[in-house]
Amino acid sequence: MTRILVAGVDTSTQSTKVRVTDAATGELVRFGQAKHPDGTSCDPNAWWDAFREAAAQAGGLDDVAALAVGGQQHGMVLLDRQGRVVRDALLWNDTRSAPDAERLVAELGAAPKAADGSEDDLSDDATLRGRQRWVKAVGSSLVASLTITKIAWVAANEPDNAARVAAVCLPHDWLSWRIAGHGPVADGETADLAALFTDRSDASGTGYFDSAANEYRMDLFKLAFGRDDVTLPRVLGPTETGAVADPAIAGKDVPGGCIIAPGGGDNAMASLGLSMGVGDVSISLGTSGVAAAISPVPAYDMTASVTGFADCTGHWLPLACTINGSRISDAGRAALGVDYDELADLAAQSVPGAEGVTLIPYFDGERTPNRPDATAALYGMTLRNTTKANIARAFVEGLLCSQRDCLELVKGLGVDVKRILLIGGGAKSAAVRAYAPGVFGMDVVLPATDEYVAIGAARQAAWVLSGEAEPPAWQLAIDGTLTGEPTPEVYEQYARYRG
Ligand SMILES: Nc1ncnc2c1ncn2[C@@H]1O[C@H](COP(=O)(O)OP(=O)(O)O)[C@@H](O)[C@H]1O
Ligand SMILES: O=C(CO)[C@@H](O)[C@H](O)COP(=O)(O)O
Repeated sequence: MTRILVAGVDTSTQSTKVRVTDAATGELVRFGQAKHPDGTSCDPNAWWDAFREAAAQAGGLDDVAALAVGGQQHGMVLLDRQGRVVRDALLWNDTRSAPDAERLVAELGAAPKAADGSEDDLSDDATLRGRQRWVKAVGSSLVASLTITKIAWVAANEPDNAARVAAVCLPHDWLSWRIAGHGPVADGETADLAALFTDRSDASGTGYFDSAANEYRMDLFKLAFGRDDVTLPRVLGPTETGAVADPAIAGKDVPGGCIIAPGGGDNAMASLGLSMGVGDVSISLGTSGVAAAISPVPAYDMTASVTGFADCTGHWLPLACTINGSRISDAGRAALGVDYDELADLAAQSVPGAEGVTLIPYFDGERTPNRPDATAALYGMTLRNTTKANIARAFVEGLLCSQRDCLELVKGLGVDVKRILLIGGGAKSAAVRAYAPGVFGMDVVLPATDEYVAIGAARQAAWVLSGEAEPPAWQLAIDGTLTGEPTPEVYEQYARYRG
């Protein structure tokens, strides 16, 4: 029997990955990866070039029957009527719109609580009340990461660009649209913006989509952008087909061509790739650090710290996310002039708590906690304890403790954590593996090193292709379970300095 191939595409912050996969088993068949430019804003055309390069490295997509794109969430892609990008996309880790987030929070908080009792669960404090009203409206309070704050920033700071905007979409929507053969057209012509599509998981990270009602909140979009006469992508259900790929890009050798599935936000795609269920929490150490759990019901965190995103199966994916993820280790390596293994060797020469040296790792500002203007700091250094070993250990512990913060926030929603699954590029680090169970205070399951966003995208593609009610049952390969004595003193020391 000829095997059917599907492809999972992950257009993440640092690179695009293409995983050609056996639709029946999920087995890796071919793989390609190409880097993106560094920075917190990016010309989307760089993602297109990276996709083409990664697909070529993966041996091309001519024999692929379905594909889906998972992507970094929240990135604001603005298109004009000709389908040209209006300005560089502002990415999820760009914090320039922090004041716009606060302004939008204040706008919803200004009105007192409703007199009819329907808002008795809201705070008397206007700022917290504003955050809570956003949570009730779209599942999440606003921080600079969310798309709605970025369109507000453009409206306030770049009126000429804002006036040209005919459509707003996200990285995965835009790449899917390009793969379907759409793109910029000549002056005088109009691009097919109505062909843009997205899914619930990525739409739920915009700040203008209500994933419980499955509808855009155009009133909130207008509040931020000043107008609502723009095209937003159609929001597809988990198994709807978005388009058929341009045969020049994928599916040339497949009867009927290559189907493009809805795709989704990278965290939702990873949860599908890991076949997560209720009780599982993924901790992903990519550019971002993310603790995410599956919820069968919408999650509304009235403390406004956990974002209540949707997943890509029809459920929800409450998650807490840091702007500073695995790059904390990269910064440590650069400062100490060592590679990954040497960083781990140095850290192993230290002890839990690094003899008092603590890194609060908010290098690029932070969103969990919401400190967009923060920078990183090393605390507790004395002439005695300032050694390379302690600094290496403090970098690894700072990364893990920031993720423990996320884990605690997710637990605070009532999630009963039965299993932690550690993924992302940072999960390859021997030091992270060594100290994660101690800092998290429980065993950590280590799925086999692989690209789980791309696997989730491939699984969704196989699901749509199959026409079945459930996604294909692919076996999750596990490398092992990390164990270690809990080291609560490490997190306590971190929490003291974090404040
Ligand atoms: N061999 C390795 N050991 C430890 N960390 C690694 C290794 N390779 C990559 N990383 C980490 O993985 C990160 C990228 O992770 P990835 O999940 O690919 O990010 P993203 O999805 O955001 O593009 C890098 O910033 C780096 O810290
Ligand atoms: O902003 C979020 C989630 O809310 C991030 O998780 C982005 O989706 C980027 O993901 P990576 O590139 O780090 O995987």
